[in-house]
Amino acid sequence: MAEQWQDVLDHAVAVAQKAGKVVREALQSDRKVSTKSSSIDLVTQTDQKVEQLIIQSVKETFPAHRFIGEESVAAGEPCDLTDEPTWIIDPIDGTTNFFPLAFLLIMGVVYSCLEDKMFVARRGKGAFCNGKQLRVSDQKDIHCSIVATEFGSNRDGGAVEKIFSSLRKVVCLPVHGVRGAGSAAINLCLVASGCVEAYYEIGVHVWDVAAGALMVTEAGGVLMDVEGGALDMMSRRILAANNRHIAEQIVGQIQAFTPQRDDAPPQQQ
Ligand SMILES: O=P(O)(O)O[C@H]1[C@H](O)[C@@H](O)[C@H](O)[C@@H](O)[C@@H]1O
Ligand SMILES: [Mg+2]
Ligand SMILES: [Mg+2]
Repeated sequence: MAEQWQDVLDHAVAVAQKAGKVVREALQSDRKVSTKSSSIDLVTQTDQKVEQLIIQSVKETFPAHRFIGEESVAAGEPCDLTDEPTWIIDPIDGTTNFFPLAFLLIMGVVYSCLEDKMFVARRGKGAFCNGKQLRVSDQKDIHCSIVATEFGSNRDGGAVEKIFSSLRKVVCLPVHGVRGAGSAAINLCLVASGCVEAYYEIGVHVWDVAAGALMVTEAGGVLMDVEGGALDMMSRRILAANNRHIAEQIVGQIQAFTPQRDDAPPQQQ
């Protein structure tokens, strides 16, 4: 008998490849950019087209499955994570070339379509890039560590102050360097691959991080809230690191704030 969920993972990888082709083609033509929550929260027709392509394809094969998709939520669909089999989809994450999918947080797929790198993780079975097993860095010294982060799309003055202040404190620990791939999913894959020791961000959404978070734990890393408690996928805050020691030193530098949760009820007009 085929292993449980293997058909779902195979489908996720196949649809990621199909979507990657659409994204690569669109890079030559699609320049129609619209805004969502703010002037720097952008969406293109390709984001919407790719999300629909994935949802249609999954529905045909697994009609009972549910979805949390970035563009569907932006269009008013609920962001409810229940015990039903649920696909969490970010059709394009970051600079128009990354593509994360998570299924009920037991498997994750991130396809970096320009590099043709397919990252796949399954709970309890490891994380892989193009078939090669991933392992986090074994660095234990924060001063020799590289930390990834992003500014995100929040331009509220108080939040920006805290983001800069946290970054200044992290830089001055000192750490060896700071990076940002422009994609939460890829930053998490960089932690899982051992290319950076840690990644933190406040303001991300569940679809930005669900797939990459599994990549990190399956590669031997840790996840927590930016204030050190347990990670809450809907809280829009994440810290991932190669080990707890590195994570806790970063926690000590972060000035946290609390964005509106992904699962908050819709705001009254
Ligand atoms: O909106 P996309 O490009 O799917 O996701 C990105 C967020 O918008 C941005 O705020 C965040 O910094 C980035 O990490 C994330 O991938
Ligand atoms: Mg995203
Ligand atoms: Mg996106």
